[in-house]
Amino acid sequence: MSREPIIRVKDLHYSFREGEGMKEVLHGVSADFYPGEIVIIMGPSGSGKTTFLKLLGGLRTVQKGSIEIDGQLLEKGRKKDLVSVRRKIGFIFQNHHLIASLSVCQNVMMPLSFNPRETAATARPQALDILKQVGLADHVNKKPSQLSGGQKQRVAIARALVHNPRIVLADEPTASLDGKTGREVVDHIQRLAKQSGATILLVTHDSRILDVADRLIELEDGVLNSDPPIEG
Ligand SMILES: Nc1ncnc2c1ncn2[C@@H]1O[C@H](COP(=O)(O)OP(=O)(O)OP(=O)(O)O)[C@@H](O)[C@H]1O
Repeated sequence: MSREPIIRVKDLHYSFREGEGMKEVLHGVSADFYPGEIVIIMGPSGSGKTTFLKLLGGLRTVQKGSIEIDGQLLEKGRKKDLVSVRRKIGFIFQNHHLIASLSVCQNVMMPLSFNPRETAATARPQALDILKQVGLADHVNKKPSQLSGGQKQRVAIARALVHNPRIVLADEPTASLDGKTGREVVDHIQRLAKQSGATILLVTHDSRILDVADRLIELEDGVLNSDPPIEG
């Protein structure tokens, strides 16, 4: 594993407006994440895990401290940089955000459509290939509403990984799934990410999937505690 971090976070603070004032939820988080590693971020509800992932993905603006992704600083007001950083990232969220009016295959083609070098003719075979890898070859023309929860989550994984992102940010990807389906979903994320060498940051409360992690970190009250021991 390369020792040059792909994500560097330094003294990151973040506050939400609350009534007349501000409530700080991240109190100076610093961490480095390396190419190819799977890191699980745990922590009590409300400790700031989702806020942290959204900041890393450029979905919230850095207020204080810094985030550097692949050598590029995420800064306020630099929209062009944000767009290029987001292209390096795949997002997997708990409620998958699939587009209901599009087919499974069209949903997975979406991230490729932002690349001017891709056309429908080049994107479709890539989408079909990754859908096959997550076991959905027979469902490519269906609408998301025709799929089970686990199948929808596998579509979300395929969509997050189809453009070979350097980084995958996954927020509770197994939360709405039963134990067996959750396990399968995580195994897919792990296998596809290891094939491509992507860095995975995965927020979860699900203790059954901790073994996929190369490293566990804990956010507690907006502060990061690194590397608690893996139990069991
Ligand atoms: N849009 C918002 N406006 C105001 N406060 C918010 C907003 N989003 C989150 N918060 C607050 O920030 C804190 C951190 O929230 P966050 O969702 O990051 O926590 P979390 O660790 O992901 O929680 P959970 O495990 O329950 O998903 C919480 O106190 C939450 O109420």
